Amino acid sequence: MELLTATNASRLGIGLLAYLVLQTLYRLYWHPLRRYHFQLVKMHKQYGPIVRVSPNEVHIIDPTFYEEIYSGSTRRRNKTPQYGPQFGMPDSLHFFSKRSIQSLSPITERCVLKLMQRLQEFYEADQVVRLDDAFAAMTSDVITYYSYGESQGFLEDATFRSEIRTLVNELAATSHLNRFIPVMSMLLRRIPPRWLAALQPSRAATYDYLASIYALSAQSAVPDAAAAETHRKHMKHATIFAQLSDPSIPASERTRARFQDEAVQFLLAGTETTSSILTYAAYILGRRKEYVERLRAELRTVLPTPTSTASWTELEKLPFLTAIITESLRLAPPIIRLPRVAPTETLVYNGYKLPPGTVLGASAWFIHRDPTLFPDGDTFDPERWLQGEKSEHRKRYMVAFSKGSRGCVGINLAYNELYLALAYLVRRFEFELFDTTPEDMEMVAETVLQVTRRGFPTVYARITGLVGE
Ligand code: HEM
Repeated sequence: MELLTATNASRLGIGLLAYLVLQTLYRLYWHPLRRYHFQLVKMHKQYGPIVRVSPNEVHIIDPTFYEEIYSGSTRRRNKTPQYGPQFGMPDSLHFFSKRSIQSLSPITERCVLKLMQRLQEFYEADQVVRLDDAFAAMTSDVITYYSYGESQGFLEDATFRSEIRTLVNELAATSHLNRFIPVMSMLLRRIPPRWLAALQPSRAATYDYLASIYALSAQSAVPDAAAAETHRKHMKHATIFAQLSDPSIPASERTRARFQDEAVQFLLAGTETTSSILTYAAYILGRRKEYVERLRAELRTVLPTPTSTASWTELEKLPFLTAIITESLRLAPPIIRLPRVAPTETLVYNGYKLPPGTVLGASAWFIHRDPTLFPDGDTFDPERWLQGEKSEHRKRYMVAFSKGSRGCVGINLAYNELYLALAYLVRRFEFELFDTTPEDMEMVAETVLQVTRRGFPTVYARITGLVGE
């Protein structure tokens, strides 16, 4: 047999390289799974509740199987490396318990009141406001306060400056790449932001912001127990990072890399999610004046004047407000794809054996539209949540925050923000949508988050009046 010559070997090498580049480009830009969600819709229509989306991944839309995939701490479930750090929150982190968030609620309320003041300024100046930017500024100020002990002034900015939104967008946009090249996610997390800024000067401001967040988080990553204790005592209040640097957490989990990952995770998970639900709810209320009237009448029972304040506990008891929030979470769950792996367990669905290590998924978008639970599932209908036992049964299948050991740690904070912001907005202001149509709100693609034709769900509005008593 003829030996491989040096020339042939280099041709082969070049050919192989070209093949890999072309394959990567194809997968990134033309492969049908780029619009993964829409492909899933088609596949489930054709093949039923379980479909195989890649050699090692299945997607199951049967609501009764959801808790098998996203199960609690006794049955171990891992995230896949493409979707963020592998470790969960330390058990000792009580920061996000309901009681803790209730006691810290004045921080959220301060940011919500600042938002109201800004909306009043838009009203007085007769200016159109981009509500999604305003809500994202609020959630950004809340999460930076909870993380580091001070808000970073996003709400103060004339146009609600948006380093976090841009960063979230950048990171979410790499999610597609990460699916095909899992190591990419880890590499991107380790590249110093100043290198990224040098590579992409037009995005320097975003990477500078990332560097500043890394620096803030690193201040908390003090592996020495005594130093960590001193540091913790000097934090202004029990911030997330002060708790993560608690000496009771093993030093191996208090590394700089861990803190950087958490910093990004909290910014990603804690801002665009809550603000997109507020944006969606405001969009619905902008179109349905009858809902606004009914909600305002209910709000008057705990907010007697437009500038009254109420506690989260009081607001949570209001059925119609709760119905509007729950229905928004049902129809517009912000996070689309959340695979899990059962590392040691074989799961069985409808006779199909799913061996340990299989990547399993069940997107909230499908569960929330299951026709047996939510008839006419594409329609916004708050009445679904006002039907006693029937509604209680449906609530068990609400999975916008996912479930199990790796479900949302920030669920209480999210509800705290949703209740306060929506209640104060509706009690104080009349508003109308501006240049925002149903087509603008439709999902056209997905990264990890929903993407519309205008990028993030975008809602413009005019504050047309202050509500009388
Ligand atoms: C309406 C608002 C929110 C929704 C719908 C939501 C939804 C979710 C979902 C579905 C997950 C699981 C992601 C996965 O499986 O990969 C998750 C995880 C997470 N969320 Fe939220 N979230 C919201 C608000 C927040 C807030 C305000 C915070 C702030 C602290 C937060 C912090 C987190 C964190 C840190 C994780 C990762 C947990 C882990 O990996 O163990 N989320 N969220």
